[in-house]
Amino acid sequence: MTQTLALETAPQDVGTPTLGALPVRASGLYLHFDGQPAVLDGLDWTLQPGQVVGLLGRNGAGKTTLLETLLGLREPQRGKVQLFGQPALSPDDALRARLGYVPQQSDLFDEFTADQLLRYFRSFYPTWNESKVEGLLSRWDLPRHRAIGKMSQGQQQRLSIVRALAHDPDLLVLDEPVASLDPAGRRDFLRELVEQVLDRGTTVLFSTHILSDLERVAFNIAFLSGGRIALQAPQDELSEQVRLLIGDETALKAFVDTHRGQVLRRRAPGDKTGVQTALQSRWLVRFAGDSMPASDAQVRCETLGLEDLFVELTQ
Ligand SMILES: Nc1ncnc2c1ncn2[C@@H]1O[C@H](COP(=O)(O)OP(=O)(O)OP(=O)(O)O)[C@@H](O)[C@H]1O
Repeated sequence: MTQTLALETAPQDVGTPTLGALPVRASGLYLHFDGQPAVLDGLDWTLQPGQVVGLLGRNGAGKTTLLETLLGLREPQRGKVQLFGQPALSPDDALRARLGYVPQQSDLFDEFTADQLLRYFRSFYPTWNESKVEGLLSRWDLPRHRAIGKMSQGQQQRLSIVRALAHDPDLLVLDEPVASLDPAGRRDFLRELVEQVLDRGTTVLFSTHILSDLERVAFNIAFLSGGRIALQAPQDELSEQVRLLIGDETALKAFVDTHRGQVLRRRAPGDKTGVQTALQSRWLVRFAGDSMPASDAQVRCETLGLEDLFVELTQ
């Protein structure tokens, strides 16, 4: 059996939810591990009800640390998190009942079968949705009577998702939920997420490295870089509004001032971008106006796909 997380201490009594409060409100989060630089460095973030947010960041950027901190499973050195208006670090039973979590490392009991595991959790949650569980188990073709420790990684990951969805949570947090899933499994998972949001208005936050999955659905995308959320926007807005400007520093400054852009990231000549070294300054800029600026004699203005945007923003 692997680690047992706080969310497994399941609720006995579900009270009235805090109406109108934001699902997640984090302010001033600062966290470092012993002797290491900060992983979260003054991070502020809110999630609106019904938002589906894909969290992107490089390996080691702090996605897992952030998700655990948001859920109250890890205490930051500074700052605080509120979930539905309550402190994440001291959730009551009613709040726990509103949260669903799929951790990166499987936290299922290896010696249980799927049926035994789900029966165990069902006894804790008054909002357990048996017909949803039945539907998912059969659609996702999960073996009910095999010990979890003998299931494949992908089957365990699917079961972990079923468990997190089973009590119809209002906030669903998933840490790389599709890492072990095959393409069909990833498509099933995305469909399930969309249905969950359409049916119930669930707020969903999940980290992933698979950009093509995000590109298929018009999710909000958030980039974690330098210990903060460097940028968050719906995907179509990102491609409409964000441009890479290349030129010399003075020309870039004049261009940004004229078109009233917001500089997201500046790179000087000589900085590495991916495998290349920038010869001129490269600025990543967001323009909010109706008409997007175009290249001129001094400044090259490029649109970016999600992958290029990821590299420019997070490297
Ligand atoms: N328990 C710990 N003790 C010490 N350092 C840690 C611990 N957990 C994480 N770290 C460090 O904190 C940083 C952020 O790790 P984290 O797992 O949050 O990143 P991540 O963005 O989820 O990475 P990945 O995409 O590789 O899963 C890394 O440098 C990692 O080595």
